[in-house]
Amino acid sequence: MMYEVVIPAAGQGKRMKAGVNKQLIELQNEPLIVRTLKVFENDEWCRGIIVVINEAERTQFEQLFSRFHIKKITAIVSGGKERQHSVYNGLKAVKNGDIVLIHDGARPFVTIEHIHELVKEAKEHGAAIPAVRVKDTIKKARDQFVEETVERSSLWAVQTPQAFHVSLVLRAHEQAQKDGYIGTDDASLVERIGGKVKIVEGDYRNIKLTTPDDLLFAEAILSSWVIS
Ligand SMILES: Nc1ccn([C@@H]2O[C@H](COP(=O)(O)OP(=O)(O)OP(=O)(O)O)[C@@H](O)[C@H]2O)c(=O)n1
Ligand SMILES: C[C@](O)(CO)[C@H](O)COP(=O)(O)O
Repeated sequence: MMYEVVIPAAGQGKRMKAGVNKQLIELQNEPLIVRTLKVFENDEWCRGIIVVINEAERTQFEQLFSRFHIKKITAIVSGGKERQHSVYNGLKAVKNGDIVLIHDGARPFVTIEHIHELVKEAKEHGAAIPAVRVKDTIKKARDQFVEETVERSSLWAVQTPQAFHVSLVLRAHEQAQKDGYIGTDDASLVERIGGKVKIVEGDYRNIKLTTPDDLLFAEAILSSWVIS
């Protein structure tokens, strides 16, 4: 079951406060983006990788891809203002009209096992996303005073890769673009055009490196992988 993957890596990484694109930060001597790309490079189901970058960083990224022998890249396209715009630019470069995955450049710990489960579910249902059950008690608040404690049993924290039939996710992005709607993930765009989205139970270690604390978690995950 083959698929293509779009990897948005054109963000500013403001919350990471690293002074450089967070995807260039090294984790045990390997840049974050390289770790993410290698998962797909090593997956035999992946027929092509489309990377979305900031134009100003093109040379830097191209050098990394060649230094770390990433061979499955079929296109390197320019990002947009929001993640959603970057993903849309990437989707327009998809060549094969079956299944596409969309995966954050800043999530290096996804496993091939999870990817395959998502591809199978997307093939059957049109859209599939990985998510983990929310463990904390969630409160809705205004001006830092609690309004409501939200029922937790139906809450999931959503990750990537998100897997879709190409035509469905393209239609969802086109409609969002037309309506001026911005969502925080791609599945939400499919939901708003009436598409069904299947949840696949994910892994708490599939973190997105967002703030400096996440670098500590990333080092811990990497160390535990070496030991186990
Ligand atoms: N205009 C954008 C914004 C984000 N991304 C990418 O989307 C992924 C998830 O975004 P996030 O972690 O929120 O990254 P940033 O937007 O870079 O972070 P911040 O909001 O802290 O600036 C990242 O791999 C990021 O590079 C992108 O390609 N284009
Ligand atoms: C799709 C996503 O990974 C959902 O968790 C997304 O990248 C989230 O980005 P955010 O800017 O941290 O909401």
